[in-house]
Amino acid sequence: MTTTFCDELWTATAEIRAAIDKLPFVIALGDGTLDREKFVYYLAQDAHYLRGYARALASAAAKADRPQDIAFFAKSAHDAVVVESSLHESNVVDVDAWTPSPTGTGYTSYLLSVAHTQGYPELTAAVLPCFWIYAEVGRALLELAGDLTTHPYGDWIGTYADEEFEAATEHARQIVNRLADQADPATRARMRTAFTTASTWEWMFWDAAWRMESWPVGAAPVQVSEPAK
Ligand SMILES: Cc1ncc(C[n+]2csc(CCO)c2C)c(N)n1
Repeated sequence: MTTTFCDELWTATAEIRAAIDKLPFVIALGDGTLDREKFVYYLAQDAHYLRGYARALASAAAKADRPQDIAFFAKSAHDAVVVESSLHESNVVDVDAWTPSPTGTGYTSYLLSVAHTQGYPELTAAVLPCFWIYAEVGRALLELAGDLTTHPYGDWIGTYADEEFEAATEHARQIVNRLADQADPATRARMRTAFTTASTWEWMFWDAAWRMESWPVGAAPVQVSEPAK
């Protein structure tokens, strides 16, 4: 079997992915011992993140070189916003009452900087860990969780261990593999950097939720997900 570019990316991020599996937030989410307060913080931060992520996906749709990729990224942008607003409507958390965290702001700012300053191949590599790492974490959590109907965070775990979600992840990988095959070595190197950097932000995002990270007193929060009026 030939090794694909995505196989190479997966191997290159083995260490950071193993570290994600060992994070206290991820373990406590899986075994159901996570404090509600930390979960609510995470949901609110994730809703803000999803707005920025949806903008990055919409930018990938704008840069795409094939109609089917335009549709894939535009649909993914749509789905990210639908998940965001379902969190809103479920009333579990008042998203707008929360300030986007330093780490959430950093992650979305990074994705939007790739969108703004790099090409379509690099941007697809930057948005891929969000799909792929969540599909993997979702699978691991499902094993840890047991019966989802009685698990305190069963609904959330069910969302990401979903088959449709797995199919979207496979689609995103195929796009990245095709673009890497067509790319020159310098572009492939930037794709690798984008993928490993975004994977590291995924680690940082869970870690920030465990710490309920906030801005230093007096610092002005930066709201990247809300453009200037
Ligand atoms: C920090 C963070 N990273 C990844 C996801 C997962 N995720 C969000 S949108 C989407 C697919 C497109 O709709 C996926 C897989 C998340 N929720 N939060």
